[in-house]
Amino acid sequence: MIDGAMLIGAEARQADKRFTSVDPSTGKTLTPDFSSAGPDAVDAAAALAAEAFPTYAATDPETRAAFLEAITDEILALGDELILRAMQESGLPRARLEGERGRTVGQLKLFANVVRQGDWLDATIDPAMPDRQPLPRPDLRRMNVALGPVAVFGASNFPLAFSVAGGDTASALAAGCPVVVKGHPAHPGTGELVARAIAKAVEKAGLPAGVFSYLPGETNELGGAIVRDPRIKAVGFTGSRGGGMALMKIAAERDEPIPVYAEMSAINPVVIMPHALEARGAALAPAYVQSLTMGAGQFCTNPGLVLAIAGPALDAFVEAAGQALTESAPTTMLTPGIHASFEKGVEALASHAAVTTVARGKVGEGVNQAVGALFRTDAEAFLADRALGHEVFGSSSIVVACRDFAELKKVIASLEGQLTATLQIDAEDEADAKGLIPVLADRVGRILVNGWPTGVEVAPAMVHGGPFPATSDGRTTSVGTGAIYRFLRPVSLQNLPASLLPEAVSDANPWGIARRLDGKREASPR
Ligand SMILES: NC(=O)C1=CN([C@@H]2O[C@H](COP(=O)(O)OP(=O)(O)OC[C@H]3O[C@@H](n4cnc5c(N)ncnc54)[C@H](OP(=O)(O)O)[C@@H]3O)[C@@H](O)[C@H]2O)C=CC1
Ligand SMILES: O=C(O)CCC(=O)C(=O)O
Repeated sequence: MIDGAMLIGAEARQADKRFTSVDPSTGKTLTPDFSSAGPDAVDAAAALAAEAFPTYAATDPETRAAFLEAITDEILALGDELILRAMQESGLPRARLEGERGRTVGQLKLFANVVRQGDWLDATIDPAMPDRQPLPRPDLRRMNVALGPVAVFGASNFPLAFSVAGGDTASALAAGCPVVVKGHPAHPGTGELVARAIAKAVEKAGLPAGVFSYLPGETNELGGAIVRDPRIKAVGFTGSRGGGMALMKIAAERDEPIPVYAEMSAINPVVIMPHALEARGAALAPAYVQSLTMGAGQFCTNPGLVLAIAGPALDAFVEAAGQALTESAPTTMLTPGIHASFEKGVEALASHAAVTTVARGKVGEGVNQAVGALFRTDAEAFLADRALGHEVFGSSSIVVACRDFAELKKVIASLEGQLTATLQIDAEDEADAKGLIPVLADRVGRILVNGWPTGVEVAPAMVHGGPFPATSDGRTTSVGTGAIYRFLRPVSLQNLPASLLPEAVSDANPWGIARRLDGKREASPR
């Protein structure tokens, strides 16, 4: 049921102030209208989260894992109502949203297994050495503990997998942190359905209601108030650079500053190495255009920049890519605002004196349609104007022709931090590519070879992060099991008697987790 409520723990409340959502494919307002959460709601949700924190953080792995799995059951029980509402609110097609629901549920299940397995606790025991000379060593035991209530900002471009029950929520809950979600105003009905599913799972698991709250709204004030609240101890965010930076500033200016894990903008360079370009440049073009235009290009992993050495092979690639893009269909974008900023970004490139428009996609009839755009410039112009390297969120990409390999390296070194870098290589390119790996690793969170950057695998070895401004903190990831560490901190326990030791580091090891004993990894009891 969608009735426009916010959820303060288990309680569904209506706010007087309301907002509506729009079907981006028609521009028409959808029903019902939604609560726009105000300061009272923020206060109540944060108070409940703080109250729930000690109990929730102390849950044993099995209880917490079963809770994460219960959320998946409740999301799946929403059935087609969830998919239909998400289609209406986002303009995304059914297959994409069904896939996203699968990813959402898969992520929660993956974190349930992570919680059970226990490596995230990083339990480490350095037994006492009473006879050590010249000084005895104390008994030291270290483990990770949850940070406290976490604010999660749902992303517009993944209404399921990066939103109310998305990766940030799953990893924070797995870490033992209650979550207060700031719902994205682009998909409030979808958000409410998922929020109600999580609240049901909280109740069924017998957990304190404050483990999860959902605050929908369409004002910067709401997001700011959540981050300012002293009971919130960390923030997960996916969205614009402006939004992420604003929240980082608020978090840094609190009496108690807190970490903000913001995933913001990227243009994801693709380097086509000379032999690959020569041998199969034209053949690469359709796959590149597919990655560029998929989902109207509304991925932070979108390939927005192609680098290669100028010459006939690059010309052939650009021509083939232009041809493929010309045939690409217009696609509905997520919101009128995102569409407007896409058009503005494309217009700025199209009117730039040093940039050539190679091709545009097919023009559509409806509203908020993304028409793909492919541009070309040279390295000198790209290096001279940093604006050419700014993200245009949507299916827009620029090919930069470099004089030689040295200039190509210079362009890479000039780039801001990125989520990904892609290398297209043939065997003969490997020697040169090897020299590029450290240069790229300095700039990006993930390097991939002979693939395309869109489509992030949710796996233990995944890094969906990267140096600023790709993210606010390049030491971590927002996708994959590593995401849990954003919401943990280590605590060392010195000379505690057995009766005071938490299970994770007690001699009996009742949770059966793998630990490090006296500097050595213990065999996993599982
Ligand atoms: N890196 C990525 O993956 C993504 C990047 N984007 C980029 O963001 C642009 C806009 O998309 P959108 O999804 O609306 O992203 P925004 O960053 O504008 O908004 C995301 C969330 O952050 C909140 N927010 C934004 N600015 C502030 C602020 N100053 N203070 C407090 N809260 C804030 C919004 O709340 P409210 O609206 O209520 O103020 C919303 O809930 C796109 O055109 C694209 O450039 C978008 C999606 C993903
Ligand atoms: O490509 C993906 O699967 C994820 C991309 C992403 O994180 C984003 O667009 O926000």
